[in-house]
Amino acid sequence: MPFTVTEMAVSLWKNLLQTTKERILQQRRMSLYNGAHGYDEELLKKKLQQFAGGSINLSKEDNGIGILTLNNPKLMNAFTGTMMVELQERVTELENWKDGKGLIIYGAGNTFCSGSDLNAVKAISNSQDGMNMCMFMQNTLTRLMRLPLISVALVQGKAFGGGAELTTACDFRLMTPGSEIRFVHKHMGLVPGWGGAARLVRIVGSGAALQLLSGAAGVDPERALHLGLSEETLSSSDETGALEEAQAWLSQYTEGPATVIQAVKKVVTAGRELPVEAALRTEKDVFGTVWGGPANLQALVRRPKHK
Ligand SMILES: CCCC(=O)SCCNC(=O)CCNC(=O)[C@H](O)C(C)(C)COP(=O)(O)OP(=O)(O)OC[C@H]1O[C@@H](n2cnc3c(N)ncnc32)[C@H](O)[C@@H]1OP(=O)(O)O
Repeated sequence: MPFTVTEMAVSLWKNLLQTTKERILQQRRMSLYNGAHGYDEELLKKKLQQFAGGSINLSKEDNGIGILTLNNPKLMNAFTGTMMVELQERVTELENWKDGKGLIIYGAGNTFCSGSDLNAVKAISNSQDGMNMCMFMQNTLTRLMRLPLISVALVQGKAFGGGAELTTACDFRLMTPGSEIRFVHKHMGLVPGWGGAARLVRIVGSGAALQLLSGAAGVDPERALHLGLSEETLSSSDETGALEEAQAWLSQYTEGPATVIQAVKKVVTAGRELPVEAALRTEKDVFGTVWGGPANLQALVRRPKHK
């Protein structure tokens, strides 16, 4: 039986959607580093597995908000080797979450994260391991930043070193009273290596980034708000209350169908990262995934007035 015009249009639209989705997914997964950069991921992962402890837990809620917990409270949620590997696994899981809209990252025991586990850092202090760890974390945090989910770092307690860098891989930061973000790298004889400097410059500008990295001073919620590093200071400092507040804050932006919220994040990511022509082309591709899609057709039937 011949196809009707509507069936052909639907089939064309589905094909276009599939191809565009695959291309966008492929772009997102593209690693910054590979063998040509002297990067050997499998070798590094084996090494990281030797530094065990803690975990990275992900709970995917029915409202489309994922909660990622940094769980190593004995060491102020410092990243052990196995936690670095687990973070990469959770990011892969989130890349494949079709119903996802938002993500909150927070630390167990009412503190965010104190950076790399200094015990592991000491054991892999040779330059090859250090460079591999740096490339591994940059790959993972770049993919985290590019997730089609609106992400929030809920900063309670301390976000130090790599923990401060992790907050910059999220779209937004919310801080609880008394919390602190601090790029302590200078005092460790280091600079950020998880992509934190590049992202910080884009968030607060080069002057403020230079001050935060060279001064290595703590940033409290008031200063963070002033710098544009934090979006809001929450009123609760207890874990449950802060998490509820962060969820309520985020849900203002995740209301609506996942396809549309994910499309919004994708066009913003393109605008943030790409030269304008490439960003415009991506915007066109993403537009094609929602134009004539279910949410668009339903809205056309409803003809809502935006008063
Ligand atoms: C490219 C990435 C670069 C990096 O991330 S390098 C790491 C940068 N981070 C740091 O230097 C943080 C060092 N830690 C601190 O300054 C303090 O522990 C911190 C976070 C201010 C918390 O202070 P307090 O609240 O007084 O707690 P505390 O010092 O008694 O810590 C409790 C236990 O946790 C441990 N801990 C904290 N941060 C750690 C880390 N990054 N690696 C390994 N262990 C860490 C700390 O040693 C202590 O353990 P213990 O009770 O002495 O056995």
